[in-house]
Amino acid sequence: MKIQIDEKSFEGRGVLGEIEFELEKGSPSVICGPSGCGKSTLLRLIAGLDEDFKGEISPRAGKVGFVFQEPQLLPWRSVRANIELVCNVDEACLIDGLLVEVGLEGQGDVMASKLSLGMARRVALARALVIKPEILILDEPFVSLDPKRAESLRKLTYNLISKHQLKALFVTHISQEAIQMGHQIHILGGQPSRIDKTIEVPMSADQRFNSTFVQTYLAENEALFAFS
Ligand SMILES: Nc1ncnc2c1ncn2[C@@H]1O[C@H](COP(=O)(O)OP(=O)(O)OP(=O)(O)O)[C@@H](O)[C@H]1O
Repeated sequence: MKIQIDEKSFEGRGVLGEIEFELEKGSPSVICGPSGCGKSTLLRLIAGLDEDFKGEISPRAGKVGFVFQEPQLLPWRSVRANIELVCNVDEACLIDGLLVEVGLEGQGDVMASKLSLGMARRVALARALVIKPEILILDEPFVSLDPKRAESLRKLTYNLISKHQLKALFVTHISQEAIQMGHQIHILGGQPSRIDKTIEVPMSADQRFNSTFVQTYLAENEALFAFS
């Protein structure tokens, strides 16, 4: 998928300038940048939720799996019923297998109100995957989790993106998270925002989730990650 934004404005105020990059299967991209620089706006354009911009995104995203900052589950419904809300009968057959994949085997009948935040995030991930999305978009999906749970969910998500060869776009403002999740990291800056720089992260999956390796890489490349 080729993303080429020339301009996105709100009420005459330019939020995004020229932004160009490609999304490829199994090679997740990360968008980083300061608060208010237009990250969520960019995601909405790519997801096809906002078509009021100059530029071109091709091919347009068909099915989009979205994982938001909050899991956004209906507390009075079970895990399974929350996932069924977004899928058709054929896709519903995938739910049990997906629950296994996200580490919630046999938890389909648990009420969403009884889930820990970490479990709720896993359900949100399964809900995004059940439709077999052409693109998976994750907007700071692990905020407010403790470091251990966030790490475990990053690893799970990274492995699922690889396994299902998904096109994935991940937003974060945490440099360690960007390094772990992204094969390419696009750092936004300026007004209106443009891609200041793109960092390629040539690490294996094992290296990404080896904290010593990541900390050493971060220390050696501190200047590149000056956005955080
Ligand atoms: N619907 C809208 N109408 C007018 N202005 C908007 C609208 N949506 C976003 N903006 C403005 O566009 C700019 C970018 O917002 P956006 O939410 O995309 O930034 P962000 O980088 O995702 O921020 P954060 O990191 O804080 O979530 C902000 O100045 C915001 O006020």
